[in-house]
Amino acid sequence: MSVEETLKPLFKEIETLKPNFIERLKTAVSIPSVSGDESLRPRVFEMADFLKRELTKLGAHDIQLRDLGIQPPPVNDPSLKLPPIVLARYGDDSSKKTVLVYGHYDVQPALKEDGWSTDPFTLKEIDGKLYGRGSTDDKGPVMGWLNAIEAHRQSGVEFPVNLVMCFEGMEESGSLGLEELIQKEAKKYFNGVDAVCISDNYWLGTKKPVLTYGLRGCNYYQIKVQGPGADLHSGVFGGIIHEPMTDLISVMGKLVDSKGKILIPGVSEMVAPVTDKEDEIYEKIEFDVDELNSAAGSDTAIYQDKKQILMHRWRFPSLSLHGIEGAFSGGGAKTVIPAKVTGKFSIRTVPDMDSAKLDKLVFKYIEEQFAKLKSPNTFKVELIHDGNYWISDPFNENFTAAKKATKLVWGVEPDLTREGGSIPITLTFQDELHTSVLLLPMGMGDDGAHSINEKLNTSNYVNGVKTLASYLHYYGAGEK
Ligand SMILES: C[C@H](N)C(=O)N[C@@H](Cc1c[nH]cn1)C(=O)O
Ligand SMILES: [Zn+2]
Ligand SMILES: [Zn+2]
Repeated sequence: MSVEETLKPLFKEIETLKPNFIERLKTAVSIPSVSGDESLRPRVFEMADFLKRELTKLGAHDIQLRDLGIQPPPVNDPSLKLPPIVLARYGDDSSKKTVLVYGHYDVQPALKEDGWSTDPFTLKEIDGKLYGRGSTDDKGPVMGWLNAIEAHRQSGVEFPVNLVMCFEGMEESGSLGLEELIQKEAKKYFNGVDAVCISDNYWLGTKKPVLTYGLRGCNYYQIKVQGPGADLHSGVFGGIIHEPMTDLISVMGKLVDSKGKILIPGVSEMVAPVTDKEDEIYEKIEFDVDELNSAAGSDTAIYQDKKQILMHRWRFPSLSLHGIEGAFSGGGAKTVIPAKVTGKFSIRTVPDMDSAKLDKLVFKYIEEQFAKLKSPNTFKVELIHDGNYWISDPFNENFTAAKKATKLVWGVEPDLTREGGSIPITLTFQDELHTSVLLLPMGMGDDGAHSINEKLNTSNYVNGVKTLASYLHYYGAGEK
């Protein structure tokens, strides 16, 4: 029987199971597994337990919650435990290929008062869109793999490969501990893996599905400035002491200009030169500035043409200022001088930037800028976490299977894209398991990952399950 014939009853079952799939995602979203908020760490553990329960019900075997010990500094609570890596298998047939799927069960922070229209941790379906933190990043896709298993069990369609699942709870916070686990398990739990598939990014726009063969890396830093022993009255102390916030803002203001140019000397010099051949890549892609503006919810793009936008998202670094811990940020007009402030920023890295060299350049530059202020306040700059960029060859069996799956479900050939975001562990899977890694996204470019009102279209969720399942069938049907 052809793969397409085999998939017919499976697709029918996926449609039937749609309410179950939404219910599964609803429960997942209801657990605020925010890895970056230390006070919510127990909820990240709760999410791992939920996955274990679901996997057990679905007949997965060798389910393990791997303890990663204590989170290394910088951290506020020195005894903070890292959430476990959830490992599981489905199927154990030596005549079949083995596919490892990776996803993350932690999410970005979300507060209703950030501007959400609905409660971020209550999945709400409105006009064919499933709103909730993690719906697209990355609980929807992680549930997608579980849903694919359920659909096979209910329809009686034979599962086409041995599935190895690896779900982590620290992706949004640098994937701490996962690299070591992969190195340790490459020849053990992950032995025999033929290909890796990650569903944790998004289509470029809203019309055309994509397969992704590159990611930027991310080095995340903090600058701490401390002065007075406590927050002070600005009427009593303003103008007569060195204010930590003034120092911090002065230094942060020298990192990047308003056109996105990184001002740290030596950074641009590490970037791989643009080649003539690259032009073809950008020309073929379907995307324009309107899609960028509508995804951003504003008309504030720096570049107006497709090539410049894509190059600056995919192959040039960027520096973003994220926030200041300890600063006054409420409503009203509090007249305070904050005593201790911590500025956060990150640099998205690209080929051929060297992460350790970048750290040195960043530290040196910031130290120089702070020294120029001649401030008696104490200051410290440190790396919170980093993750490598990744680029691969999209012309192999793994990508071919995903191309066929996408064509079958969506009726169109996917574009081949790179991603501006980061999935820190991707390169480690490729290098340690000596396999092809494929990024097969479920959500759209306007899903609002990391933003308010994050959503996943219901049709992307359901068709996403079909795409993931079809990919496994096409890949499994190839020669072993
Ligand atoms: C693309 C992926 N879904 C994602 O959102 N990754 C995060 C990873 C990260 C890196 N540092 C902090 N989080 C991202 O790109 O921001
Ligand atoms: Zn994310
Ligand atoms: Zn993600």
